[in-house]
Amino acid sequence: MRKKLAAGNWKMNGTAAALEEVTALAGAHPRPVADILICPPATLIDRMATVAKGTAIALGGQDCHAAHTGAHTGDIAAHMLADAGATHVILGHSERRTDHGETDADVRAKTLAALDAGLVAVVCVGETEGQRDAGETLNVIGTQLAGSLPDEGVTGATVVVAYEPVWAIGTGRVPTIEQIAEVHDFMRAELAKRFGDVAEGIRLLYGGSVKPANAAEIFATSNVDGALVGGASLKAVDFSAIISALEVA
Ligand SMILES: O=C[C@H](O)COP(=O)(O)O
Repeated sequence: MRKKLAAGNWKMNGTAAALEEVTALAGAHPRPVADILICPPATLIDRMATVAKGTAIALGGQDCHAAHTGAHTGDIAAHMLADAGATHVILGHSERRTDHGETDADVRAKTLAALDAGLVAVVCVGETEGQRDAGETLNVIGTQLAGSLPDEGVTGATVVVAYEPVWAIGTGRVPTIEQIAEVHDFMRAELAKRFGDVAEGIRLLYGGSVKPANAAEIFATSNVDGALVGGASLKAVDFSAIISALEVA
């Protein structure tokens, strides 16, 4: 039985004042049934770790470099995220793939670095609107999955996969339940082909305009084990409602 996961990706939002949202969220979910993860900007991880200490909230980075150390100005190594208090890291988000030209090979190298540092890798895949319109969705997802995940070290405890259709991110547009189910069932089958029984333990998250109002329906969908939430994770009241929907799904 896979434990549900509500993951919040704060993206490039939040300064010290936002730490009060974590306090409020922890207060609302003292003994959550689902796992709760917040991935703030790197500048907040250390301070958020202090606030989240003793609560059920885990913390993650939003990216890491594939190397352990070196001349990589502006980058952060996976073990540095762990040192700051992170237990997870989001990798291959479409905003990284688009804004920074990250390839599947880059994501795979970063995933290996994350696993090496003891972090859970939340690996993102998703098609653009053009790719969906062209009927390429499953091909794109299959290629991204194959290229972004390493051969070694992938288990239900080390890797989470997030399906985020690019056209649904921050747009208020959400795929139909049938479309979400089709991709999640496909991902489960692809993972099973490659990793065998281990695939059954790998959590698959949906991401893209998840809100309190649509969360319950999405969480009732086949092979959806939780969500990667952007905008609606910034305010405790919204994220809390999504977590509650997940816990009754
Ligand atoms: O990582 C989160 C996703 O990009 C979803 O963002 P959103 O919930 O603001 O659409």
